Amino acid sequence: MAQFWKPGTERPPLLDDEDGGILLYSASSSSSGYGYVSIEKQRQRLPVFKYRTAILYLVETHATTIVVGETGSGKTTQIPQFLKEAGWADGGRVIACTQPRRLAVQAVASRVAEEMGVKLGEEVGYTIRFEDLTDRDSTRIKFLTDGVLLREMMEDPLLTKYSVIMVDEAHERSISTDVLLGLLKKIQRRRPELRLIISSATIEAKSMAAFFHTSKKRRGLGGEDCVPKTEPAILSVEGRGFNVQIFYVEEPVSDYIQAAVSTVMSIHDQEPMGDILVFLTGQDDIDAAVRLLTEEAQSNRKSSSGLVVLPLYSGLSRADQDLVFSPIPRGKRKVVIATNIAETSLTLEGVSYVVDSGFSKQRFYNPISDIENLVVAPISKASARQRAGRAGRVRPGKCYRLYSEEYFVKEMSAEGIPEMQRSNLVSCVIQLKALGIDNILGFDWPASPSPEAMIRALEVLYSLGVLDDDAKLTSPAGFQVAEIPLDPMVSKMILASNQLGCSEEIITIAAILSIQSIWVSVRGQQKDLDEAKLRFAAAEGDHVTFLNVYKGFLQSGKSPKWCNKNFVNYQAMRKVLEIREQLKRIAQRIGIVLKSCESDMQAVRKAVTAGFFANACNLEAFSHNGMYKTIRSTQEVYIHPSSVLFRVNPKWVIYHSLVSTDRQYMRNVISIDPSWLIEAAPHFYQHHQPNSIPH
Ligand SMILES: Nc1ncnc2c1ncn2[C@@H]1O[C@H](COP(=O)(O)OP(=O)(O)OP(=O)(O)O)[C@@H](O)[C@H]1O
Repeated sequence: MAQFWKPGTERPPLLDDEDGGILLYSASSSSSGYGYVSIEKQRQRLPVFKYRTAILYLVETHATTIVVGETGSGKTTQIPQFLKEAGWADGGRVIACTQPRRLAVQAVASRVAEEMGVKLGEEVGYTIRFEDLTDRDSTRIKFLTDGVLLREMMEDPLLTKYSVIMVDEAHERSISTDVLLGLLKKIQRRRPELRLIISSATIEAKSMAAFFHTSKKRRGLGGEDCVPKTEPAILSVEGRGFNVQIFYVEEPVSDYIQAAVSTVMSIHDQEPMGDILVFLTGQDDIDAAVRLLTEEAQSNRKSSSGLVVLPLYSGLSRADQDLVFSPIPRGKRKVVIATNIAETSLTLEGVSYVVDSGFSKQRFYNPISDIENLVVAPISKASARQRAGRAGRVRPGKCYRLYSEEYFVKEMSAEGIPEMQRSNLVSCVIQLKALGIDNILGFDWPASPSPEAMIRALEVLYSLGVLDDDAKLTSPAGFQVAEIPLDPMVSKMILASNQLGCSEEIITIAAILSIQSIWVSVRGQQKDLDEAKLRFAAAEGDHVTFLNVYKGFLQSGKSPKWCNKNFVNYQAMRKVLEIREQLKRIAQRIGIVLKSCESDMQAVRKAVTAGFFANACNLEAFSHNGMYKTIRSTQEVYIHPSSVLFRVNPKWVIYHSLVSTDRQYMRNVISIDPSWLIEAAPHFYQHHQPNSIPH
């Protein structure tokens, strides 16, 4: 490893770790052999502790406080507790702290409950999509995703029960965070007593302060005495957790999965005990790395026998995700291979080493072609620092970056592009509409989306029958679609299944489509996987194939063995069952009758068309290489080799999503009859290509 790695000079240690890791930790019980002396002592040594009085003073006197601090300085876990201790949750009020990711919400809430010595779900609780662990009467500190807080606004537009709302990890600039910030700014004008804290490791504090600085007169609900200063305060928390030593590769690596696996093996061979967290991009990469490490373990028993390798991505069931927090046998080393869901706010106690591939999967949307791609793209410096920050949280750590220092310094961008500016805005627009924001184009955003993207979103929602001619939500369809916390195209498909009598099947399809893949991805075993897929393949396409897999899984008694034999990802299927149950409950709540169409797959295909007509494509006449053109923008697209329709090339298809590599590939494809398009969306198709679809 010594020749391969070059120590980096990104930053000197800020906080001395002379007593950390040695005095505080004794070799006793926890997952990696460290046990803590006292939680209270740990709290007091966090950098943010010294700023307690300053934070409380600023929150008292300013409507908005922006807290900037290094990762691990204690912002997320401590500030809500300071506020509670200072009385901000008295009189039945609640302190909210939002996170962009579900996993972080759960993890941070459990930690804070533990620190306060209370049962999770009582004084400290959390809410994420489909799961509410709070108590209406007793919860005083509530962690939730920013998306859930937006949904709460539908019932209580001024969020009256909250005294302070802390928007954490604002630097991530997820769409929901940006929408939330815009709406909170509006709410502040009506509720001067509401306090906001915007917290982040790397946020551009000044531009955020400028966004919240408003000279407009507030129309308060409370008395004049509670009017705080409108100019936001900025507080910089100096200091961070333990030192993290950074290493870079000397030469760029050509295969980051292989490089990550070799780095893990080298750490395991040469470094003292401590768990390893590896950042890759998605389920495929992660499954491949898990498999490679398992193979290594088999071929080289001595060096890798002490490894416990665990994947971590959003498509895993809750129980499988929880494994990364569970203790492992003494003397073993945990290796967690994760997407960027582990990038912020998460403390995996035993982790001392981070391996950063330098990539993540990101959405990119082109409003001109109206095409959104999920692509593997380089991360920003802000993300790289967050990743490194996952080591050094409870003891000093090391971070191995699979890119050169020169690349980090000279080429890596400082911050990522806000998701708002690189995404399809359909979900965001419907949410604003549901909140009664009529003038979407004039909405005050922290980072403005392109007007083209907005107009495209309005157009799609109009064609889905969700908005009327005045761009207001239609009744009941628009309100029902807004009620389902999924992409409006999926929600529309579910609504249509009610009339078509196939809601059971469509809910299964929606659950499967909401995870990345139900197949096990295997390097070098592609042929076996293809053969396994053929056992379930349906001539209609991937959606119907999914139904066959789901049926087989149920008939096997949900057997892991059956999954293994058929190259089906058992963990993914467990997640499908979980999501399916949740979707069933929501569907019933909005009046959908659960009904199976048995073998009538035409009903299923029509329901898919009702939601996804905008993704229809036509095979080019005389095309020898399977080239399709999208109807709405005549883009060249091809069926992805993973689809059961690859090389079958039906004349008309609808895809679920596009991936971009050397070409634009359609993933999850179903064949349709073009006349259904006109039935499903007459306005849309008349507008787009009046002559290309046979009537
Ligand atoms: N589950 C946990 N187990 C052990 N220690 C924890 C746990 N959660 C937090 N901590 C300790 O509290 C510290 C501060 O965590 P916190 O999440 O509040 O930091 P932060 O400033 O919000 O950083 P980030 O933005 O990186 O999450 C961690 O570095 C760690 O020392």
